[in-house]
Amino acid sequence: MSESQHVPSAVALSVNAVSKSYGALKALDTLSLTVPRGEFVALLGPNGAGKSTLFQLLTGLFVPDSGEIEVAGHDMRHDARAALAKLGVVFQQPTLDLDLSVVANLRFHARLHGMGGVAKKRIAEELDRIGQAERAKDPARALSGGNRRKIELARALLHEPALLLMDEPTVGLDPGSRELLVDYVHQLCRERGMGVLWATHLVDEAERAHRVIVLHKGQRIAVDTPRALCEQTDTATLGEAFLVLTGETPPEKEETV
Ligand SMILES: Nc1ncnc2c1ncn2[C@@H]1O[C@H](COP(=O)(O)OP(=O)(O)OP(=O)(O)O)[C@@H](O)[C@H]1O
Repeated sequence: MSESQHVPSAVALSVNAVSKSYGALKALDTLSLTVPRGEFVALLGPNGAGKSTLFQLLTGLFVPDSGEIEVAGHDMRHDARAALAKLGVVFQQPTLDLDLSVVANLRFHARLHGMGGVAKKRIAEELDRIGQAERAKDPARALSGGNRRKIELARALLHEPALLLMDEPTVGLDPGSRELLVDYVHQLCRERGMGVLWATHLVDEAERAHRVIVLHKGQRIAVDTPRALCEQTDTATLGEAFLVLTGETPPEKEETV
């Protein structure tokens, strides 16, 4: 049985007043955010906003200087094993072993998660779902960039996480593959009731998010639906809203003042 004995939490991720500094630089400053199950939340921030730092804390690579992180109700500091078991991650940098076959990459992950006998079935299901079943025995190296990303996503989903973290996952993909990946993750979110936190600096990837969190210089400067962010900033597009919120007023607005 793969079901957890923990009572499922309706909140996939809770970040409460988390701070992290590198020397004098405060990369994250008392950041709080929530990702409910079934919601696609975009974490939108320019380079240097603190997205990667947050993901390092969420994946347990580092611990925050202060504040708490819970994944599906499990505290990352005191119950990291249970928290990490509920987490699926696709990193910005490719992490497949290119010399191994697709299925061997997935088996390795299944073993890390102690999946046992259910692994074979879950691997087959996820590969089938993304139309890559016939590529199972191919070396990962033989796949296109877009298909490698799909395999990384299938791998992240094997252990049926409550929270899916996507860290700038479209880096290096062509526009078509980018759009397909965003669509697929929206579909997963709906169908599996997973919470998704999608970090990006690309506004178009955040346009269909249930909520957008704007991160700037380590602080959450806005959180709302894309439409509400436009209303608040009196702008027509999320791109313009983002520029206004981060203090870079679009040229056409400046001219009309
Ligand atoms: N190991 C480190 N040592 C010192 N400063 C760091 C370190 N890692 C990140 N920083 C700084 O912390 C701030 C936040 O960086 P971070 O990489 O988290 O932002 P980001 O939003 O992910 O940006 P990018 O998309 O460029 O990676 C930046 O000013 C960065 O220079």
